[in-house]
Amino acid sequence: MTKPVRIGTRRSLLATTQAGHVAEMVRERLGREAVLVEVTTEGDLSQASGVPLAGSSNTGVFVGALRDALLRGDVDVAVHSLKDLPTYPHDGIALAAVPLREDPRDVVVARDGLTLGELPVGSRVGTGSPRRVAQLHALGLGLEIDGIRGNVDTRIGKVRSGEYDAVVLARAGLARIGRLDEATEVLDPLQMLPAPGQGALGIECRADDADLLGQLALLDDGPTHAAVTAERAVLATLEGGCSAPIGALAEVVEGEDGDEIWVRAIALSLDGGLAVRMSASGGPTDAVGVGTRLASEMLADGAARLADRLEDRLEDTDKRQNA
Ligand SMILES: NCc1[nH]cc(CCC(=O)O)c1CC(=O)O
Repeated sequence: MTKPVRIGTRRSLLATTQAGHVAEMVRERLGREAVLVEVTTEGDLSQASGVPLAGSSNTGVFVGALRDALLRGDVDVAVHSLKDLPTYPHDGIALAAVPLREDPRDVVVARDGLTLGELPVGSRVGTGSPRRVAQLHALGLGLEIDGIRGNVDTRIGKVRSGEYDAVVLARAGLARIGRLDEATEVLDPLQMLPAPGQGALGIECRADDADLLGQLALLDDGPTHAAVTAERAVLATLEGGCSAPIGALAEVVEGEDGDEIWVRAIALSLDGGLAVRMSASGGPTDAVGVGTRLASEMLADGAARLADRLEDRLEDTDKRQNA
């Protein structure tokens, strides 16, 4: 008998559900037993204490403790929401598989079944994500956007209690915990491009665990892996040249001469007043190249100056207000 695969996960309902899904795939496709091992992360502790966590989606606060457990040998596999994984590689750790992803779009959960467009001017919308804040402002609906903390359940509860008129969440998160019926609108990517990797899982193992690496490859979905690779290449390149909020979405589609990868991306000022939006396509085997070229073009076309230009605008506003 081989030993069960120990799958490391954060403790939240969403995380354990996602890890449970991976355990199921390990049993079915690898024919091996799997057990979940809960690991407390810095991000969870901070969330519980209510201390604000700046830039939590990109700095990997939810990721570190899981990777430490992996490197210590406490677990064999770590399951992450791919959008929470930093773009740079981690020594000794390999991204072994990216399974078929859920619908990557964002959803609105609003009071009284409302859509964003139906919310009255001045409605209070909760989101802590700069990407969502900026794109919500860019819609020009006069919504008041306020930071919000806590897990998916807590956020929905704040709409129920009337503290917020609406919140914006990843559709995938709601779907995974069986709460999709709470969504009152699915946002079109034309209005709200998701975070790079949104809706996908990243399955990591130790880079020197060759047997497991080979087995986990059975859980990989090629088109999803190519799409998130392109999205993360966009993010990695834009991060190098600007600190603006970023959205990106890629898809592998059947073209006339075989598969093609399509990528669209946006970088915007936090106030949503300025945006650089572009798309690119190419071969799915060149996902990194397509994403990198797209982001370089965006930087050359003004994404690199978004932060400066935002400061100029704020200065102009001050002058107007003082006049
Ligand atoms: N930011 C936290 C986070 N990380 C992954 C998900 C949901 C699942 C996913 O996007 O893959 C969420 C919640 C949300 O953004 O609503």
